[in-house]
Amino acid sequence: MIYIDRQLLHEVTSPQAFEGLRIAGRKPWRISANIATPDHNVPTENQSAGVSGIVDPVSRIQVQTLDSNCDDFGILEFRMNDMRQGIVHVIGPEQGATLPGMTVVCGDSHTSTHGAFGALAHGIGTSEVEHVLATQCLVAKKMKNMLVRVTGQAPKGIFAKDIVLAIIGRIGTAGGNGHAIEFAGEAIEALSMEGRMTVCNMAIEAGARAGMIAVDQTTIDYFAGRPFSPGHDDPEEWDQAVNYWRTLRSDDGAQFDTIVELDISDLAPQVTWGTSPEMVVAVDENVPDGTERRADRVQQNADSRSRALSYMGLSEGQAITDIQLDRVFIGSCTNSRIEDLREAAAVVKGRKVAATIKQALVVPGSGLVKRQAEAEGLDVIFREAGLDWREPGCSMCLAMNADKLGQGEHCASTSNRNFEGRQGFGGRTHLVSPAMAAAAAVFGHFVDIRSLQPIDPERLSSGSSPDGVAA
Ligand SMILES: CC(C)[C@H](C(=O)O)[C@@H](O)C(=O)O
Ligand code: SF4
Repeated sequence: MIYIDRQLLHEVTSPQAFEGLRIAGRKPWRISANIATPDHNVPTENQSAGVSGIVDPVSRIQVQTLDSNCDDFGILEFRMNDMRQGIVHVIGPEQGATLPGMTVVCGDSHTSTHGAFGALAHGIGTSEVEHVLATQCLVAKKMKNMLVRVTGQAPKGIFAKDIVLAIIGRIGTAGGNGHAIEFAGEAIEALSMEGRMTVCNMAIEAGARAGMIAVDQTTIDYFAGRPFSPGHDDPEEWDQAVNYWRTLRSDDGAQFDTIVELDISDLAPQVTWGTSPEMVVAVDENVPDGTERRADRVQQNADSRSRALSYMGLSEGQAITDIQLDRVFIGSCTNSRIEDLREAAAVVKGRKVAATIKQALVVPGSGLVKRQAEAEGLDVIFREAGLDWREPGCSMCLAMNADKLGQGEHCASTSNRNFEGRQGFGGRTHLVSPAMAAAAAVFGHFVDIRSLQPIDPERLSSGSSPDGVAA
């Protein structure tokens, strides 16, 4: 039985939990341990119109229900036109509401994101959401331990997203079953907190229940001065917290049930070609034909491979760079933080979205990320390049709001799932890093960002259209 320090709530998995409390005549056991925000059903345009401005009636009711439940039970909620609103896994850490050493739950599988801070964080079902509301406790089964040690220095054009996609490509979507994964090694230590969140976010796509990264100075620095961080009125409280946080590391010589090693020194940008995150190759490779056997890649059976190829409308041996794209989505709890937006903006700056791209969405993960991006002028860079700068939410990560793929459309997406229909009925998702998605928007197909040339301001002012790829 574990005590839960923090529960995050969103509109999709909480209504029946609140209803259960009501029916049983219960109150939340520790109201202040809960923080709520709507994210899945919010539109990414006209948010200032508030919940009554949501056009789709199902989405409107869903968000209204969260609002009224939070009112009724006294739970802090960041509502649609609150600057602090955003994707639940972006706002928790951003507010300092997720802290090292905490047990964190949410009725959402990507709660593993919060493990990046040395927290034990995992998704739960709606009946467990109710249980945590009522008792603040949860029955937990001991997980197996997996160590994923990532060594080497990230080469140019390689980001946290490529690292985690490569890990999943190697161990498969069942590779982490029953485990909590600790990501460690010099390449993980070199990541910012944003990058570490991207990695832990996708631990669940490797089958693991939780992902974790040990606390270090990067973790501690992240929390200085955040609204829910300790020590606002008492510097001693901060010091005490930091002293405790520093203990949150695996013991030297700790035993793991499973150990995986990955050297990223030669890693190339990753792109998924199929309907599972493990169906991934490097951008300079081809759609696999099923004959190759590689130690660094899990093998799919012939049936799932051919089903995936037919759904994706791709053929064996086709070059990844030949895949023509219809839409681009930069956002989701995997890649919608400020660093992700900076990486995408750096690629599109001074370039234009290809005429064949119907839509290129950039959706910040929270109102505060949006404000920061605008303060840095990133919104202007995106708009000038022809991308669509939106308001925070899950957006096109999953088709629960107005942002969707059309049937048969290919999308370069920075999200975490490429399942059939995930981004809209018949939609075809390719998971990539923000920089790869941004480059795909400019060229209309995947390109190897390692060969992108910096934009030359001289060429821009002479009016020529910059392509930026080395011959
Ligand atoms: C809607 C929610 C329950 C779901 C999840 O648990 O992950 C969603 O966030 C997703 O990414 O598929
Ligand atoms: S952004 Fe996508 S993965 Fe993350 S919580 Fe929303 S729907 Fe789930």
